[in-house]
Amino acid sequence: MQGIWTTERIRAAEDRLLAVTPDGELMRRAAFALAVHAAEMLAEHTGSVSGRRVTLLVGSGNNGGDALWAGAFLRRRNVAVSAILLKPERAHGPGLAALKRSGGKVVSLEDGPQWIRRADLVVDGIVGISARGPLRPDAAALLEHVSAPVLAVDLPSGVDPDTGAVDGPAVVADRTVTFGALKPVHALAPASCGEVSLVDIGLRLSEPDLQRLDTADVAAAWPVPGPDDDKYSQGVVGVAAGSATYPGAAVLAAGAAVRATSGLVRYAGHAADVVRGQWPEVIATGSVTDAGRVQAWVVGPGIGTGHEGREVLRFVLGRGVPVCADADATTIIARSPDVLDARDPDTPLVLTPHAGEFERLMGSPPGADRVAAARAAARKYDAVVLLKGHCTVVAAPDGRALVNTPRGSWLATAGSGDVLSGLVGALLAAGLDPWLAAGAAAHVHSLAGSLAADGAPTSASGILGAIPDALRSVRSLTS
Ligand SMILES: NC(=O)C1=CN([C@@H]2O[C@H](COP(=O)(O)OP(=O)(O)OC[C@H]3O[C@@H](n4cnc5c(N)ncnc54)[C@H](O)[C@@H]3O)[C@@H](O)[C@H]2O)[C@@H](O)CC1
Ligand SMILES: Nc1ncnc2c1ncn2[C@@H]1O[C@H](COP(=O)(O)OP(=O)(O)O)[C@@H](O)[C@H]1O
Ligand SMILES: [K+]
Repeated sequence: MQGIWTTERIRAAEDRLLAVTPDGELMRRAAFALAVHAAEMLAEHTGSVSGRRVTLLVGSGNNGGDALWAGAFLRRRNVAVSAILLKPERAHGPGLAALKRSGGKVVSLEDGPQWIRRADLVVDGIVGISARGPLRPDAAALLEHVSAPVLAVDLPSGVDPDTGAVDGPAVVADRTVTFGALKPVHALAPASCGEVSLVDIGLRLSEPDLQRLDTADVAAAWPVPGPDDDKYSQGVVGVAAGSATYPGAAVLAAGAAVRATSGLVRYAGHAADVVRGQWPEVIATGSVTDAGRVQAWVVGPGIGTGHEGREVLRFVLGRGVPVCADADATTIIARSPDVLDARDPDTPLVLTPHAGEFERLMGSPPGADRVAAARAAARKYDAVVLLKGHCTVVAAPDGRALVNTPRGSWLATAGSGDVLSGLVGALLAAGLDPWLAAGAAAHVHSLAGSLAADGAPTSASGILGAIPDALRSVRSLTS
């Protein structure tokens, strides 16, 4: 697991470390690493370092100090460094002195645009973890002249460090070099951060506020049959999805469950013939009441929100097995919360709303702080809540939260959510902790999406087809 900490926790840890570290030492550690990355980017983009031009955008705090010190280090490699000070009177004193000593040039705000336009690399040291709100107009105006690659110091300025929300002008970086620990922005705003590199400056932190599964976690969690396994021991998942008019959701959710594990998949609903035709290995019946025993249910995609859908949901909630309630099932729960009375409170429930379904469940949209929103919904429904979107947030009622950072946005295609619910259901049936099941499913879903797309639009069927490749890729680390 990768740990992610809020800026409040990071600041407290920095204060503890600063108290036992010689003056300026932490900033020099940070700035040296920054200079190494800057040189690497120059070499990548221009083929050389010496003689290239770097322009620093320098704000009034330590973030600007990092940039100024990094500029001084770059001067040692004969880089032409210019610094635009947004608040000259409040620029970091020792950093500014170091840059000047090294032969770096300080340019006025008025002359800034021409230096930015001529730069081979722009370093964003406008604001770091003390940022509040979007960029101020003077900084925003400078950004309009940037065409060179951008290296963000700690985080892209203008993006909220604790939520990743962008609410106005903000830096879009090609690379972000961060210090001490990952902050929420790095997991929640991948398009603003670019590639993120974490530099160890000696910070010590306890339990993280937010987590991200890495490939090894997913590989370790994903069920793999052993010599003593059979189709039942791998987990039997029931899929209550689709309708005669809309059988697609059933085919996609059942298919994802088939591909996820080597357990058994049962289907119950009006699309039984179509599902059987597509997936002969699925045992399909017309109704949940005669579906047979399962270890988990996926319910909702395409079942409609009327009386019949409500009864199907009530039935599966009363079986005493984990349930993944997706799509129409979340809408039914929002409109008729009494269906949850059928649930044994000790059996796990996973809700998988997109922003619209979330609003129905909670009465207001997720807002800027999607982690807090998912946590609130998890508490309210005593369920694991998987909040869909570009980044998927998974929160448990006990407060655990993880985020899945996607590679691109190809998952935003019709039916993609049905595939995800099939994956979640298969993992629940295999007995995984529901929070981990949802997180691991989101991870493999987004990996399958990027493998299927490979740079061009894909479809839910394409994502489904790429699940085996995604699992092979995840498992290749461990086998
Ligand atoms: N404290 C430490 O030990 C270390 C801190 N480091 C750096 O220090 C940074 C934090 O520095 P500071 O706490 O001095 O603060 P920042 O540099 O993040 O912000 C400084 C000032 O910027 C202004 N500001 C806030 N929001 C703004 C906005 N939206 N637009 C424009 N200006 C805005 C405010 O006046 C704020 O006080 C980290 O992000 C990191 O880059 C690193 O040098 C590593 C060590
Ligand atoms: N911009 C995006 N970038 C990455 N993933 C996205 C984006 N938009 C949606 N997704 C993902 O695509 C899936 C869409 O699911 P859902 O909204 O239920 O669609 P559908 O009902 O068509 O299946 C979710 O897993 C969601 O997290
Ligand atoms: K910054």
